[in-house]
Amino acid sequence: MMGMGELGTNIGSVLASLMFVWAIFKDHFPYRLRGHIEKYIQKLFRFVYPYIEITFHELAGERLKRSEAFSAIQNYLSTKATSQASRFKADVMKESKSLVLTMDDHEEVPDEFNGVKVWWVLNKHVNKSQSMSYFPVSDEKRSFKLSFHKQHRELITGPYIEHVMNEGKAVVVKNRQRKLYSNNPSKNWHGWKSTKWSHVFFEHPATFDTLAMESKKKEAIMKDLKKFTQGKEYYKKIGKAWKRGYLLYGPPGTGKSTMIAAMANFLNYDVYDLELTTVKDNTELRNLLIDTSSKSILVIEDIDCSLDLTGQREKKKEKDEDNKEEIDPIKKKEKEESDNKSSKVTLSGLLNFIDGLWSACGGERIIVFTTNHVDKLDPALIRRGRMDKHIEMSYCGFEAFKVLANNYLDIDSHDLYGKIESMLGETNITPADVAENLMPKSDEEDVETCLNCLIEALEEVKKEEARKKAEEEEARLKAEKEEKEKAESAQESVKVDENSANSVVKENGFHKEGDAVGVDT
Ligand SMILES: Nc1ncnc2c1ncn2[C@@H]1O[C@H](COP(=O)(O)OP(=O)(O)OP(=O)(O)O)[C@@H](O)[C@H]1O
Ligand SMILES: [Mg+2]
Repeated sequence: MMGMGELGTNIGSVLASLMFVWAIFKDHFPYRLRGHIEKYIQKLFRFVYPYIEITFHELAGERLKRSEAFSAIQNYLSTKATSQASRFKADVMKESKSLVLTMDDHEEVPDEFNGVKVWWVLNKHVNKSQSMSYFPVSDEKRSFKLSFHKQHRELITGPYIEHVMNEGKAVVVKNRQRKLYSNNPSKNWHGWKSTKWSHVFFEHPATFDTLAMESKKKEAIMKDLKKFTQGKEYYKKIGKAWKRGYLLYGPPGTGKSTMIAAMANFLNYDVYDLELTTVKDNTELRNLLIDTSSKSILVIEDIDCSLDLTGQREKKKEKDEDNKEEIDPIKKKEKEESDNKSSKVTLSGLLNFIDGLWSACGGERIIVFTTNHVDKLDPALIRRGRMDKHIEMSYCGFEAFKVLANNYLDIDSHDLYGKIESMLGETNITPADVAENLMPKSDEEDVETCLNCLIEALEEVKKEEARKKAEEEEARLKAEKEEKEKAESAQESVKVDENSANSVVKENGFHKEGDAVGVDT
């Protein structure tokens, strides 16, 4: 089939000849007639060339910023160009992991939408003249030209362009290098090129496949996340902000941080790691949260250690101490200084932003809180709606062990599995400890050595647990004994008191009797 380029060339050469002839003879025509003739030439042009062309320039706006539409089209066409074009430009993305091919300059790429054919060409225009300008101006001006038959104007300018933009943006999300952001202290927020968040590329290798956890629980979490990402319309329908909160709780080393990395990799989201202790007040917190993008996970680790988040109880205790310190002026000053340095972020501030602010700035955000002590948190903070899903990260069970053994030793089964299973049932060992024992420490260590190493560690943990239990039992018995002794000695003293009281009564009685005797006598 004839390409748009060929067709254009043929029609173009006919029209060019026509224009050439007209340019030679136009001066011989009276001025009034010239206007009429030009109008008819235009009509003829439109008749002979029934195509519409739309140009999308790369640099647009007053400051010549790169146009979003241009980038979206470029990304959209990168998926088409691979199968349609014959000349490409190559670019390496994601640290040499994937090659992205884009169409070369002046290459034509056809596309089809609802059975309608369109053609894209990337044009490049080099500007010869140099100018001095405050804003950097590129000498090279690139633009995409979209051509299609005029009878499809509605379809192409409406749904097709929208489709190109959406697909283009999706390609960006897929190809982008994800980032791990951490908040900067606010004293660095001002000045040239300052940012509230600094980032590094997010390269954590954890995935749900490598996460040691019961498979049922793991699947439920993955389904939950998937449902969330597909829920744009649903959240709109029920009138809720498109966000979801997760609370991960469990002892240290049970994989809370690993789970967050697996979530980010699963969803292809950026991660914002919010260190609350460096946030001075609620205003700063709001500014930080506004500055996050959608398709991201906001992480607040160890929430129980993050200052005043647990609510009013801590404050009350502090106040009692304050009263004592007010008497000592040196202590008072020290306290004021440390108060200024420390964060004044409050529980209510955080909750307000999560509930309100994000509802306003729209979508697709996940917030994950982690804690080692779920019982320390204020129930208001972790109620459903704020922390929608509570996930307990527990000690290593046999199923979790099998995942780790597969990760670290590439095995599915072994003779020692039976023993390990029964030992795991009796002890509390974290996945982090299991992982450390399963990891070969030298080339000489084979599977059996590593499994035996784990068994030894389990025996050690078991002994330690037994020792602790015995200690606790001993302490309990001691406390009981002390309690009993106390009670006995209390009883004893009551008895002594009673006896001495009796003897006083007796003595008094005797005197009375004596008195009586005396009276009698
Ligand atoms: N469930 C798990 N699956 C796979 N690896 C795990 C798991 N739990 C722990 N690990 C391993 O142990 C290391 C420590 O785990 P991680 O940092 O995720 O624990 P954590 O629960 O966040 O601990 P903390 O409460 O101290 O922050 C990880 O680097 C990982 O290699
Ligand atoms: Mg952690």
